[in-house]
Amino acid sequence: MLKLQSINKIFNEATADEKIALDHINLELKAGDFVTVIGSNGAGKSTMLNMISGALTPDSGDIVVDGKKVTKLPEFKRSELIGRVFQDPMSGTAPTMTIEENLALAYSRNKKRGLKIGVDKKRREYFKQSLEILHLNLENRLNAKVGMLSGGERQALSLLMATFTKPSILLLDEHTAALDPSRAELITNITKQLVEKDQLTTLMVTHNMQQALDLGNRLIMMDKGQIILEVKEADKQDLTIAKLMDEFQRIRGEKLTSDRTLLSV
Ligand SMILES: Nc1ncnc2c1ncn2[C@@H]1O[C@H](COP(=O)(O)OP(=O)(O)OP(=O)(O)O)[C@@H](O)[C@H]1O
Repeated sequence: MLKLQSINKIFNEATADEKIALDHINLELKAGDFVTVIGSNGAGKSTMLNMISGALTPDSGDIVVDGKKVTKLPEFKRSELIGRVFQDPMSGTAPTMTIEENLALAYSRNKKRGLKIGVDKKRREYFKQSLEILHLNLENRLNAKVGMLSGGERQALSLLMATFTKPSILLLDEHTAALDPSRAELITNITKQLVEKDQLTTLMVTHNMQQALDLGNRLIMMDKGQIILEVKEADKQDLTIAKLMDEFQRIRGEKLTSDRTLLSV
């Protein structure tokens, strides 16, 4: 479903600011895998997601989605295959458009050109049913401008829009980090539900270790551009935060120093 083959990325190569962001990253997700990604600040997590979405191109290595090499495919062409939700609840939706218009846009994302984007009765019913899953009463506010919604509501809508067309890969980039704890929990639950409903192949970056343990069937830990730990499905259930911290110390010979990671425990 997704393969990263020896992905390298160096920023500002051969300058004083040179930074190895990704150092020979290999990762494979099978259909339906939900992998949570943790790691200290600057470990390369966002860079890895940017490679998969096509926002960045690797210096070397290949990215394969559904058996197709997409390494050189521009971001807009990959959007048919990839859904993404960012940390900022304002970034996934268009504030001056209504809920229905936003959903119509998301719905038409992987449709061939020439098909009409307008909303007929059947499609409106589909939008309403999809919104009901969120339990936020948005199904009765189809004509509300998205700019009027709360951060949590907008993030729920972003999530729904990103999963609407059942993407081959769903990328979640700290998508609950900017929300207060109760809203973050709501979005976490909606994430679980939407991913399970369509068995979406998902990669989720989080600084919250508990969330990384609670969600998904596999976990990876990154540090300094490398994947330093991979926890398989069979071992994930027995994993604890203490074990993860010990593993980091064992592998790196030092304590995990990321304040944000520790604060999120
Ligand atoms: N466009 C860029 N130009 C130069 N350096 C960059 C750029 N993007 C990222 N980096 C550097 O690459 C490294 C990896 O960054 P990345 O954002 O992927 O880390 P991260 O694991 O997502 O960190 P965080 O958890 O703090 O968001 C960092 O040292 C960062 O400063």
